[in-house]
Amino acid sequence: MALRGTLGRLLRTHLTTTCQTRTRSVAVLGAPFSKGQKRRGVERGPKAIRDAGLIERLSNFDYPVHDFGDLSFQNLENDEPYLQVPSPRSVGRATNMLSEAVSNAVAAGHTTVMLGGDHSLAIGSVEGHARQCPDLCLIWVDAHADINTPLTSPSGNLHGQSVAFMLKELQNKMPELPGFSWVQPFLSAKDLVYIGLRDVDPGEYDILKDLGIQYFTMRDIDRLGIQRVMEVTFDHLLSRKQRPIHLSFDIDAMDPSLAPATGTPVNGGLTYREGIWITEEIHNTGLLSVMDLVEVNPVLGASPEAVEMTASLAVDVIASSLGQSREGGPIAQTQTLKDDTEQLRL
Ligand SMILES: NC(=[NH2+])NCCC[C@H](N)C(=O)O
Ligand SMILES: [Mn+2]
Ligand SMILES: [Mn+2]
Repeated sequence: MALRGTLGRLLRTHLTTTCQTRTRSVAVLGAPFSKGQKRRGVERGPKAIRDAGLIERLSNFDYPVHDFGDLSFQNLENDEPYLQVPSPRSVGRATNMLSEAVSNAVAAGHTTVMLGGDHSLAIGSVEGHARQCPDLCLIWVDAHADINTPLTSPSGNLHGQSVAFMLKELQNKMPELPGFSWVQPFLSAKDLVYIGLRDVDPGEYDILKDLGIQYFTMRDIDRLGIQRVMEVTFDHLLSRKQRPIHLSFDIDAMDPSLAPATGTPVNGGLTYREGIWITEEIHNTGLLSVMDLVEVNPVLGASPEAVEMTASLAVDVIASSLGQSREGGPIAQTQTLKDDTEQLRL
């Protein structure tokens, strides 16, 4: 039902102002956290991405960049596994903190960039975003679907389960995990699109099919081409109405030859140009509101060059999401030069 009266008007004004998505300023938020999986080192991702020149790169853009530094996550003693899931209380606490921080950054009007850390953090960043912008849609770029429940997960790792915490349709398949009482499912399966999948567990495959989730595997990208994949993605998510986009970008979506320093690499990933095409097209919608860049693990690079390559790819992906263009011209003005109809490119 349409909202009427003063409350409805107030709410609509609130949503269109805080969730207006054209970039006016950028907030960068580091989340040095690794307990959603078992390999240490991914908590150093934010530093590696900053060391690769993120803030300098963004300072070329013509809007202000606020670096809010890194959140600090305390160590929890006695965080026993629950249903084979390691560190549930630590992940629950960290994602809750991150949710607050992202929610505040979005409310302050910033286009927000979250630097991980492992992908369990997306539970917090997407939830915090959705608190301000309940009609957001989610584009998940990843080799993995991260939609296991604690009962289907082969590893127990929460970074492979993030999406299951978000989806309303999975509510009755989710056992109550210690540390997660703060989060209620908030996203519908139709508001999510995956790009880049190539390592999907059997239980995940069943969920994707049962819920009719729109997804593009690497095989689909080979068949359709990345340009068509993005057209169908926006058609699926935005054809009814314009709404804020949350981009959750796992660096392992990229081919391991380009992004070797990550915990769960899978061969046959996105090329550099496919990765950049995805982010340019998302920028061109004018609707990007929050993005995550996760799973850069500087400890896992075979050499300093491998780490540097992975981190500077992360910088390129972020810069391109925020308007860095291959076409020349003033950076970050592309979207103001386009009229609304052209922006959606449907
Ligand atoms: N965010 C990631 N890198 N996730 C990898 C998940 C791997 C596997 N599907 C699991 O559940 O454990
Ligand atoms: Mn992944
Ligand atoms: Mn992931």
